[in-house]
Amino acid sequence: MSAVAWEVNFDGLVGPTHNYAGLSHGNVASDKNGGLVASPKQAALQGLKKMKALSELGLKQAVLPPHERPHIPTLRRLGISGATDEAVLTNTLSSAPYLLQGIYSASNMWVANAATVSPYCDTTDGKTHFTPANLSSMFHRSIESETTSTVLKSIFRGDGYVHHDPLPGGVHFADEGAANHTRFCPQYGDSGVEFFVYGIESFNKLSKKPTLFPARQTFEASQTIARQHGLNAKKTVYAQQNPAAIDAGVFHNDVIAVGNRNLLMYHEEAFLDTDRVRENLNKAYFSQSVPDQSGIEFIEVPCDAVPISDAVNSYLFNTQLVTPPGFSGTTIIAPTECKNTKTVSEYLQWLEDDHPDIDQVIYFDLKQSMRNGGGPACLRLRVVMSEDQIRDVNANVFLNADLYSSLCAWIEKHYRDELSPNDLRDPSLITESREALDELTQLLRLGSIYDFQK
Ligand SMILES: NCCC[C@H](NC(=O)CCC(=O)O)C(=O)O
Repeated sequence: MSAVAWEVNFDGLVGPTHNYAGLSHGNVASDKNGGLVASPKQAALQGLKKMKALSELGLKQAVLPPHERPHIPTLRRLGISGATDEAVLTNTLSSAPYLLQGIYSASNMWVANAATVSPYCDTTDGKTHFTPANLSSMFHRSIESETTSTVLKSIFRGDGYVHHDPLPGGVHFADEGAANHTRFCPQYGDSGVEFFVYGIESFNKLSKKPTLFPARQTFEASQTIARQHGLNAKKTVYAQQNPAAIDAGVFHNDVIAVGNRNLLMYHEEAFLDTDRVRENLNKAYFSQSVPDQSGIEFIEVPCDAVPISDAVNSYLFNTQLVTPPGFSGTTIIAPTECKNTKTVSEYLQWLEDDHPDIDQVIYFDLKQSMRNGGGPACLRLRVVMSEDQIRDVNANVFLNADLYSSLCAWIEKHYRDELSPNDLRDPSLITESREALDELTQLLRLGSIYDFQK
């Protein structure tokens, strides 16, 4: 029997340098919106509002801090020197201006890419395992893993947790974290099936691959994580993304499929071999010795109802599926873009009205994040935790009314209303952003997690 456990949503707080730089080739929104003027303040407040609403639904909601940006240590590591950090930035502008946007990116807000987490109920040693994603496919994201590691270690302390290093091995082990990982279980504290979706097998020359855009997750990375987390092979399932979907803008599996407990909602074109995926998942699910006979519920969204382009533009599958206390079924947390896309809003209406598993759909304005290809699910990292584990967290990261108002005041005080690509040339952003983050580490009781604090 499982003890009571919660699925805690840790959401990334949007950092003070949120901007649109068009950095992610193959991410349709990022490609399209590069160069727009962003509002870091709106972005952070929009994210926080979603967190507040979820915590008011009775769910456990926590927050992860943004990373230090601009990241001057990366520039120094790349051989750019200067007597002061401002001078390093000026020297970058003259010698390697192409680095600027990457070291300013607030992309660490999308914590679904921060790490893969296997909770204690799935692992042979009974501990919760974390592997921070190496994010090696994109320069601006590859610089996240070190800070992610530090942050996770500062929050999840003690014997119950194992923190692995980000995977070595470069592109062959390219890993984008929980965005390509889902777990299925009757109750959160039960042993679950862990489902890994990859874009390519990098050691197999015959592996099918997309032709236009990069496949960001490799099978070899997923398999290594399963191995080092000590997962039961019978309850571990792998599936390859449909390469055509990647070419249609599905750069992570969480753009085309989403799961919660024993439910998987996915698009007809998500996987290379859908029948096998369903069969393997059910086989793994039934290999559990838990008294739940209902199996995995599949909601397959057909192309006829929602063309893949509408799914990609609206982020229908980047919704969060949650089960608030007091509800038996699933609540869908969707971005407003879903409401504004006819096929998708009709489909969601049908789910809400007629599907026995879906209780309600709640919409949120997350436009600032969505314009860079990050929906509700991209903004959260799910960690199943026992009540004892939750109680033992020392950091002040669980959202309640007090923390919400402190964070709102902190954002109002430190964040700019607007940030344009050209503003990144302004070295005063270094100090501005460090002052904000320094105050945040005190507010969240995280200790010194940033390079500038060491
Ligand atoms: N899970 C959602 C991730 C979105 C993220 N976008 C970005 O990095 C865009 C940044 C920019 O273009 O400014 C990505 O593609 O990895």
